[in-house]
Amino acid sequence: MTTTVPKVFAFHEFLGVAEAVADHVVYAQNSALNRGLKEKKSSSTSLNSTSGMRETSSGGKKKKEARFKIALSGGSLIHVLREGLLKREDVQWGKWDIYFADERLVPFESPESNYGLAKREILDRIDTEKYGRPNVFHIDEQLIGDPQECAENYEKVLIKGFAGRDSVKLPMFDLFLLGCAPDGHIASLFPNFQENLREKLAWVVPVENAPSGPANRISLTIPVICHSHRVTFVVEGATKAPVIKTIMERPEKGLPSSIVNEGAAGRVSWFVDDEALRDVFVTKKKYKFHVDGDE
Ligand SMILES: O=C(O)[C@H](O)[C@@H](O)[C@H](O)[C@H](O)COP(=O)(O)O
Repeated sequence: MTTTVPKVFAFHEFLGVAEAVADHVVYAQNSALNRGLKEKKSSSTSLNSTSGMRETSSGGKKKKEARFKIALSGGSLIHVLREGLLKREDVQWGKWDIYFADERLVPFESPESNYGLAKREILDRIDTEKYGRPNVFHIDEQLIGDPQECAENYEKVLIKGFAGRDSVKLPMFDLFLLGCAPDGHIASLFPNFQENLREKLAWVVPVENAPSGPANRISLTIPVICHSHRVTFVVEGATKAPVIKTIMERPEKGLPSSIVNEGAAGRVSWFVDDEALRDVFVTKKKYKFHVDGDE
């Protein structure tokens, strides 16, 4: 039996999953902003297109500003983030560029919309006077009737945000947050949707006939996810125990979550509660702020 144990299983004697995830996110935010500052010092002329830098102008001079680029999935993750992040004082919301790992092609006001959920649960509740307002990059709601066009359009949004595709093979998110469904799908990349799972060139793919939830979706692709500085899974509850066992013990089954767990090895963290880990034998480590070997 092969066992793939990721770098970190996050546990803490005192912190709940929401608090531990929030610590991790803030750690990722701070490292990204520090990295951005260092890059700013070392390169005053050329824009490093994969980094979290944005150009702003003041008094005719262009200034580069460090940004934290994060991708959010939908589902329970959003509630975990709401619980963990909104009460913190050290989230620099005004420096965040928020993208979506995937989107269900429904109106934003639908309870099924990932952006809609994030907006209602988190974005509308940020004290923007105090913390600033994040940049939020969602799909074009006008295009929900056409998955292909919607995917192409969202790819253009990413290209713009990551400073052009010519110079950048892949965007590099500072943090890519994923949930994992009982069937092993992540973002909107489903098991057996081989074409999407094998996609090498596109950053965003259309998804039609999804086996659960809204049928039409778009999703960022495996190469984009795996290129991120950090990839973090948040998985809770007994319904996830079988899939966690499969991911950890049967990577050869090739679930989308396993592909990412392997593909981003060394940069992957898992925040999993006891119920979801019920069937897996792991040496539980106490919660750490960052993956081993990280800065
Ligand atoms: O739009 C989606 O379907 C989500 O992005 C999806 O990938 C989600 O993360 C998982 O289905 C887990 O969802 P739960 O955490 O709610 O089980």
